[in-house]
Amino acid sequence: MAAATITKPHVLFVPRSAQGHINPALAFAKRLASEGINVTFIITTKLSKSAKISDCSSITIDYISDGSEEEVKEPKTIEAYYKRIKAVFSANLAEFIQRQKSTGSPAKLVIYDSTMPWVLDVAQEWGLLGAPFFTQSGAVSSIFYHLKQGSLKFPYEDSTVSLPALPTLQINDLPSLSKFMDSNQTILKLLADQFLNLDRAVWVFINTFDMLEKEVVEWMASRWPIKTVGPTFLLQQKYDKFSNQTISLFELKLDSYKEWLDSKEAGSVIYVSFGSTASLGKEQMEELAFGLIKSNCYFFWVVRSSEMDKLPHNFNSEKGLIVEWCNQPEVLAHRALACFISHCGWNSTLEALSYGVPLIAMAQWVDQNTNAKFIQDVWRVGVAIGVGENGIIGREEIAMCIAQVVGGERSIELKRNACKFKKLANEAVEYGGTSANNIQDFVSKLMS
Ligand SMILES: O=c1ccn([C@@H]2O[C@H](COP(=O)(O)OP(=O)(O)O[C@H]3O[C@H](CO)[C@@H](O)[C@H](O)[C@H]3O)[C@@H](O)[C@H]2O)c(=O)[nH]1
Repeated sequence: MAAATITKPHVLFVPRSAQGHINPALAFAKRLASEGINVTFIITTKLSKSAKISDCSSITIDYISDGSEEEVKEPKTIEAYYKRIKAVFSANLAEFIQRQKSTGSPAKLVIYDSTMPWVLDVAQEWGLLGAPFFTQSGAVSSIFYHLKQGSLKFPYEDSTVSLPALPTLQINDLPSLSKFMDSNQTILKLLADQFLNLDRAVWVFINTFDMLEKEVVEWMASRWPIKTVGPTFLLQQKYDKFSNQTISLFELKLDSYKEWLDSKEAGSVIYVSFGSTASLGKEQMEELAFGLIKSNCYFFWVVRSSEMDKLPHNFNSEKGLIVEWCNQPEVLAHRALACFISHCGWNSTLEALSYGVPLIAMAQWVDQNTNAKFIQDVWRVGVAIGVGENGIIGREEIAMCIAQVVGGERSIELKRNACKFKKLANEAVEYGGTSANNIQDFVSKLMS
């Protein structure tokens, strides 16, 4: 008797075109591929022209246009811009799905970035299942739900806010949105609409782990088919050490930074990075530069090429190393690290926690304020030095915070807590851990 052919299920991944969204989605996609799932990872045609793609052999990368690569006149408003992207991408995705149906391996499920809920409509229209992937924390996700429901209003009205399964939050702890607000509140709608059609999603994936956000995850799980799968970058590392930047919008110049780090004593270097999009003002960059010098510590600072001209004129410090981009997980894992001055993007936050590195939070916008609140007051793994949208944080304050976190009175407690979360994050993705189990459960349902 001929052996039955087992058809591998096929999953399409549709991430948002930004480094902070691609990284966790790609790690998740590669993890599914390692379970025998056929994965196609879709990026936009525009992104495919600038991104450096490497080490993605376990999955298929494909391209769909969202119209942004064409030299057409840019839409006048931010609302018109998003509308155009949605219309062009939806039409092209529908075509892509149709084309795929005629192949021997049509997709069964689309996993899409939660900020693109219209992908679920396209998927369902063509008979596919859909599941959003949230790349922000559970706490932040739930805040956007309350904004969607109207149980929390923007502009925020009260000085403190009490929401289910969250600590009491001050206005400054809530996602900061005013910087982006147009008269139609486009960005607010985009973020709140993550909950637009969630009742039709077959699974809801979040890049977090249960022990980090237990209460809010339970609260969400009582409403939606939540599956925590994070930290996804750790999932990937179990298979693929430090190769998580395989679709990179930035050039990784290895320079001699590894050698530089290797030459430093354990726990002696401050790592500074503001992720892939945040941009400090010139004055703030200068204060940070002189704050670092004042701290008298070694520092390793990622300044993207677009930000370089904001450094003080002829800035040079024998204790500092400035690079344009690095392999951040690899740097955070280095024994030389003492702490991380971060904008608190969710990936950076998870990466720091997963390596037990205490944080100095300099949140810039949207979800970062809420992440900073949790870093300082809930997980107690760092100190927050500002959420201000306009205020400048001075060099004295920066140096003072560094002194507190590196060797100061609180440093032992912060390091102890950070190490606790390192253990919990790793346990979550190990065999039998909550994120690992959620993935196994999902994979076996998908295979059945
Ligand atoms: O030199 C560097 C600097 C950063 N990274 C990586 O780039 C990613 C940055 O992500 P994140 O820390 O989340 O920051 P953003 O790029 O700012 O991410 C956007 O997306 C996140 C997820 O939704 C949000 O939490 C942020 O607020 C939003 O700005 C991380 O994986 C880092 O490891 C590098 O590999 N090398």
